Amino acid sequence: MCGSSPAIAHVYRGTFVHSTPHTALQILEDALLGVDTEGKVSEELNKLSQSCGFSPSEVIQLAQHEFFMPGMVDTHIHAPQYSYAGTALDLPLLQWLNTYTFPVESRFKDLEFARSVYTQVVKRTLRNGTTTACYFATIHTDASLLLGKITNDFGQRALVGKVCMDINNAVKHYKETSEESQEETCRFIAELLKKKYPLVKPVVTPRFALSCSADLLEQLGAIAKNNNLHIQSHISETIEEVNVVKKLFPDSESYTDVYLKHNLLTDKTVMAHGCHLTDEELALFRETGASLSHCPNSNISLCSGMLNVRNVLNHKVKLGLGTDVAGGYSASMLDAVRRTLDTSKVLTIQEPDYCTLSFEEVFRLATLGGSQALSMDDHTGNFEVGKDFDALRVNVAAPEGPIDLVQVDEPKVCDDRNIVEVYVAGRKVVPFE
Ligand SMILES: O=c1[nH]c(=O)c2nc[nH]c2[nH]1
Ligand SMILES: [Zn+2]
Repeated sequence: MCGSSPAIAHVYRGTFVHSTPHTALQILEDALLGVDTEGKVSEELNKLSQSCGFSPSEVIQLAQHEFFMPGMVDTHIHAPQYSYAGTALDLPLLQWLNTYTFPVESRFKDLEFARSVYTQVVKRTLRNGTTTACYFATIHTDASLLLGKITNDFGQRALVGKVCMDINNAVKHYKETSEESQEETCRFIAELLKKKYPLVKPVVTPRFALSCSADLLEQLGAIAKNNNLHIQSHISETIEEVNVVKKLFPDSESYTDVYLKHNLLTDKTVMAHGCHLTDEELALFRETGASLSHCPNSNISLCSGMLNVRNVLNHKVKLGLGTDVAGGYSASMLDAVRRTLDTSKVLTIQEPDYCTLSFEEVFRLATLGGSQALSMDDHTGNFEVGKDFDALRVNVAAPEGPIDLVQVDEPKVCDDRNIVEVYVAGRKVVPFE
């Protein structure tokens, strides 16, 4: 022990890249970073080496082409849909749900099928550098609890949601009654919390306004409020969906107002997509502290729309990135980074005065932005002292990597193969033990 703070477990020396609220990309070269026995970023090592007498031999030195960056935060991913990721992208959202998604999700009643898919998706996302994931599961409580167990076992930080839906006119066996949905949500929350997994928490999950009766939405809003829980859902992904919501909820002023009226817009709410939100609706997000998950792969793959991220940021609405597997065909957050940049550039092609997002800004959205969107930025998102050490060790020259370094020190776009180690709360979770 050094003073009253926990003892240092590891010290790393090398390049650290992260974001702060004021600087989109900060590069710290030849820096020292300590991780304490509780997995948190410790005080600056300069001070520690003097007062605690660290010997250089205990320092883990990064190689020349390596750096650490914060773990990425996938703010929206459907774990069961990983089973068909990369297929079935030929229909618009509402038909896609009825034709592919609901029949597949209904199979997760089978716990062995669930175990196999959920193990794959957790391992794959961890390998891809997702240290925090906000998961939709299915309507099945026991399989959703199993997803919580698997994320805990592999050491991924996660919000896990048992999906709620009491309306499904296309696949009639894949829905609950309103009472079942409420009771099973309460059972899911109670049982998951009872496990006391340190990094895995429940999230109240109405699928979207078209799958839930007003009564169910209201009850879920109350459950989230009474238990101070996160909430996740979908909003304004396609124009067709927005129009159907308008018809079904004639008393609401907007799609956002539907959720607001049912107490589902809070500072612990994350809504996926939001491609067609109006400025008035964004103002409601800002007022309530609710956030958006930008899912560009899915938005393009299902031809849903293009979110104007610059406008969202100008409205000071919190925003993170999501893979939205399997509307999005890739479970990689680096893919979400690329698609975010691509979408921003398409908007620029359409409107040359558009203020294109920079790579640095998108890096921040994938890390700190995601933590902010999930209201976890008090303990994750960057390398500030006192935060949990959620980190990726990146080797730009990894032998199996997709690029060649022609010039030394040349900054290059990498991919998942360059992520050689992954840490969550100080624990090395990739490579797998
Ligand atoms: O991309 C999406 N994927 C889904 O599973 C879903 N459900 C409602 N709305 C949705 N959008
Ligand atoms: Zn989704």
